[in-house]
Amino acid sequence: MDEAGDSTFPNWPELRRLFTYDELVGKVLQGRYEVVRRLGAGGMGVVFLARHVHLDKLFALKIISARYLDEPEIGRRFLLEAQAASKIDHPNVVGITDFGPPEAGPTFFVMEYLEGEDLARTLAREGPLAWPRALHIVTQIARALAAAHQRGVVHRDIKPQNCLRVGRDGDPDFIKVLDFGLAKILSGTHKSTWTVGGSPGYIAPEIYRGGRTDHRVDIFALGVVLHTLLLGRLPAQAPSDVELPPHAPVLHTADLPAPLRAVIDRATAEDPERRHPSADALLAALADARAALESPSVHALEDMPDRPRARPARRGLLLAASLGGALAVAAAVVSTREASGDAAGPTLTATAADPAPTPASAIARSDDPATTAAPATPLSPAGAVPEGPAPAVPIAPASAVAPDIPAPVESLAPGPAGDSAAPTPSATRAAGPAAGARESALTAPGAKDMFEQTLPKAPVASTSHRPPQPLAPFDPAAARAQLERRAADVRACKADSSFRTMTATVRLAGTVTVSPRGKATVALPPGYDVSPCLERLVAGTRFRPSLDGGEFAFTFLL
Ligand SMILES: Nc1ncnc2c1ncn2[C@@H]1O[C@H](COP(=O)(O)OP(=O)(O)OP(=O)(O)O)[C@@H](O)[C@H]1O
Repeated sequence: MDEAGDSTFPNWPELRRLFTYDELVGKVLQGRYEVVRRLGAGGMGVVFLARHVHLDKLFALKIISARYLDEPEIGRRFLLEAQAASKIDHPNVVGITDFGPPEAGPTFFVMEYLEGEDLARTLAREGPLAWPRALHIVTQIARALAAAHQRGVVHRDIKPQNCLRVGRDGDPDFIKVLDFGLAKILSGTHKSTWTVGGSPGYIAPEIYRGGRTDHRVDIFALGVVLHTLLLGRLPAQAPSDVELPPHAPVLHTADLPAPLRAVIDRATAEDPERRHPSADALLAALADARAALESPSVHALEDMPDRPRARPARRGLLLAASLGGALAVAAAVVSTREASGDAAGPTLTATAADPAPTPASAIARSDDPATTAAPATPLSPAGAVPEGPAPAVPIAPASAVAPDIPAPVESLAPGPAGDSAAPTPSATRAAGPAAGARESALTAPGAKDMFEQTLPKAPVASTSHRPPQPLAPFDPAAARAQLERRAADVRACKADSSFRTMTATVRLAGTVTVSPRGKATVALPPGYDVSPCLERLVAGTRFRPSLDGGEFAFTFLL
């Protein structure tokens, strides 16, 4: 049987009209690949799910885009792509198993079929990832690149869309790098002048300049991917430029721990000579960053040369969420202490923009001072806040503050932290119609001082017997105050989490739901290993029974 005959394949003129190749569904290509359905389309081709009729196994089949049918050179490159990728035998690289030569119809190649979600979709769904997860993912991509570069293959289009998360051996974040669509087999000189392709934001500057390029374009792109995974946006994008999921934290470059910033800054250096020289070197840097972040002596690394200096105030890692339309972001952050060493209380700092300078890099960072109109206005003396761990301020025992008794109605008066700060642009984005619903903040240092001013005065305990009180409606202010009193437990959760190495105050916003019987649960942004501890903390807090139960937004300050 002629595998390319009309019985199994539409004729060429017909194909030219079929830009999308939808007619292929149900057809059998080359006598063995039954096209099941279309999976999607990219710049170079259309991807179909196909069943190998002899093996009864599913594959992904990528057919060159119909717009290139008249361009044999592109077809040749397309095959080159398949051949190059098939040489990379690595668990983190999608396997290429077969291809269809152009003389037998439109060029296509066959890949292992992967069920999963690409990183762009994960980011759109979940928002920025916690650093252990981001490092785990980027490390796998770097391994894939190391294997490819060893075989002279440069990907040239590393971006979240080309990295698929597939579950493997219990790891939901096992990565397969797809689409070596712009890869080119390097010549013996390992230099290329092929300058087409790439995705905006991930393209190394030397590609734009049309100069010679090599494997370091992939190092650059992977540095951008790391930034994107950690902050939810490209380095050149401002927080307000991107639509993050409602619960997503809003972070700035300067919020990243120094070891991570160092990796990103080096990988994305404008001059390829200043980048990590190889994927293996990048892997080593990623391992070092992980070790530094996991080490209790991480703070010693804060003097690394590429750490921003001369910050007007220590910025907290701002993790915020908009939940149920309630105000999600209080733009105040708690500075750790003042230069004088006076650790008496927290300092509020307006955070309209990130004030921290970032080391020279190829990328104009949107939250850098160089590209940001107005620096933050410190409410504390500029430059007065040194870097360093937050001083421990003992929190008074609960009995010394207020017992777990619902507050009087007037305690709904605004609290000090959430209300005194000006919202950031991202806060404005995140704030919903119910923005007036107060988001409360649980401070670490100085929490007692801060909250005692507005905590409801507890009714004086009486030993005399009183008739049972009828159930009152749910009082969110009282419930919030109860959680605010558990600051020490919240800090203990931080100490057990990957946030323990961060000296900045981490704000994690969630929604607490309390049942009429006083049992509570909390919904937190996904992906943070501190969440189970906070969930236990909330579940273990006894709230006063009420008529109806209710919910309130709550920000844990870690
Ligand atoms: N091996 C595969 N298994 C399952 N789905 C795949 C596979 N390869 C590609 N896909 C899916 O097919 C769609 C098109 O992929 P393709 O790589 O052609 O496009 P792209 O990466 O979005 O764009 P471009 O090629 O322009 O970078 C995507 O949704 C992708 O996830």
